[in-house]
Amino acid sequence: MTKCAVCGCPASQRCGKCHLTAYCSKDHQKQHWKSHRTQCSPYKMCHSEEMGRYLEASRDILPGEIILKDSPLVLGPRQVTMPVCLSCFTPVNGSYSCSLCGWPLCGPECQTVVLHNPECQLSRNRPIKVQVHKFMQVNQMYECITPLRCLWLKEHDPARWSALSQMESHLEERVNTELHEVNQANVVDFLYHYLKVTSFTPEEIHTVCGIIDVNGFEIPGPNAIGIYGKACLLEHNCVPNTTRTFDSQLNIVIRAAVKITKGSHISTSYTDPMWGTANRQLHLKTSKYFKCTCSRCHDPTEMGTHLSSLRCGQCPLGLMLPSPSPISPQIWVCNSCSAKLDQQYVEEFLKQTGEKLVNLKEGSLAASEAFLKSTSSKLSENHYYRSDVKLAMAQMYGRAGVQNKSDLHELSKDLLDRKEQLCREVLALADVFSPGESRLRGLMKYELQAACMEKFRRLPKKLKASPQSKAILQECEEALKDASTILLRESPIQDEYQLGLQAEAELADVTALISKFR
Ligand SMILES: C[S@@+](CC[C@H](N)C(=O)[O-])C[C@H]1O[C@@H](n2cnc3c(N)ncnc32)[C@H](O)[C@@H]1O
Repeated sequence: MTKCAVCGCPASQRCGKCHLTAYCSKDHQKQHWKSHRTQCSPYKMCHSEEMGRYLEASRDILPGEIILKDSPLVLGPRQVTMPVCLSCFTPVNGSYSCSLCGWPLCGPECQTVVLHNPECQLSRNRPIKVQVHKFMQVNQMYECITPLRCLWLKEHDPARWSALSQMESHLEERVNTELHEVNQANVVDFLYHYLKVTSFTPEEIHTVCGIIDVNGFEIPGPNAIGIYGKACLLEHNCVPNTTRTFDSQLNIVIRAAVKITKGSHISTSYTDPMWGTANRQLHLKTSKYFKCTCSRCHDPTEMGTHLSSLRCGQCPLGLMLPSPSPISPQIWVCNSCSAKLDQQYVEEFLKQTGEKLVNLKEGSLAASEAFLKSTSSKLSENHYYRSDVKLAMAQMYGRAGVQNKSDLHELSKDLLDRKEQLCREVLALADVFSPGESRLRGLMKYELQAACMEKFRRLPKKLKASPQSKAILQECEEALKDASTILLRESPIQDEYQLGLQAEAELADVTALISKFR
């Protein structure tokens, strides 16, 4: 039971800033503010020449602690999307359209949602209503919606417009790029000529397009994009120290993934931490317009994991590493025999291997095992292509109800061992790149304990009471604690949340089994 920080009575309200300290009444919250304010917000905003604004811990922050919870300044469909309802973001087929503007929605109740107001009102300059024809494919008409919702704030919500206008757009770097041309055609020209919206200058429109790309967070589940006034201040790090989730109102929740000591920068990852250095650098350069110089990016071994290394073809144990630096490699050199490979050759080889990966039959464990076998003499054990496949396989082995896959109980001993090994390998990487209470670790912990629990069930009765059995159960209990804590932070509409509920239920069973040893 949550207790009031002042009187200890049951508390139903929390401080709106830190969302941690609870109160039984507004009066007690007010009374407590004087002492609470120094503890409340765990971060402060700072500024640097190189990065602009960023957040720094103003006190030590514990793993799992909420650093900030932020409601969206703007919510909209992703730039590249199939037609979706402009209120709830579910895919639409054209069976219902807004009676005022013509944009497809999923039903009359979505027509009354205020989120839809900006494009609804701004589309009414047209002599006829908006007509959408292509439904089962990406539709470029939707690229204008989120920019329109940003521009709408200029007249209708000056405070939000001001917050948005302070955000980084990198407009100068975007001019003369292909992206700028696409935005000119699909957003600027579309607004002017199709929607007849002429109240914003091309520069204003391009600026909000930049702001969306640089600051927007993709929200899984509803497939939307959100722009958040505080969360956008988080800097990038290739080993982030926070995790992010979205609640059912699509507020963003940023938590500490690990302990963050006072004075440390608070970071998130703008890329997938399981990508190799070249891919992370490319993404950051082309969509966020900066070169990451974190210690991981400078380390040719990627913190000892060799996530991007290739195997040397000239000697049995050597690994080829980028030189002179992973950020701008020119040549790859073996760390054992000094053999060399051209950067161009490496790029072409990785491109071809990447194509093989894309063409892997989705969900085919046999094809995935064959991919791992065929790349074992060319790529390092942990190479990001291989780790990507291992991650998928760790979740596929023993997943019931999916075509051609057996239930955990039906897996042979070898395949059960294989699942466990894959989970441990991926977890070891996640420990380095997504440390602490990250979603990836939560998912892998769940899969690992599932394999270990199945091994426990298969033990002969006489061994079930042995110290080894207890150790297996204790590892499963720890893994289920981690998995349920991490995954239950996801939004209830996410599959991860359902897995979290399952982990929580299974945790009770494992704890009961362990108690029999005492
Ligand atoms: C989402 S914004 C972060 C807030 C931004 N610094 C501001 O002042 O509004 C992303 C931009 O911040 C800068 N940035 C973020 N992380 C960085 C990093 N690790 N190194 C250099 N620049 C970074 C880049 O300019 C990037 O495009």
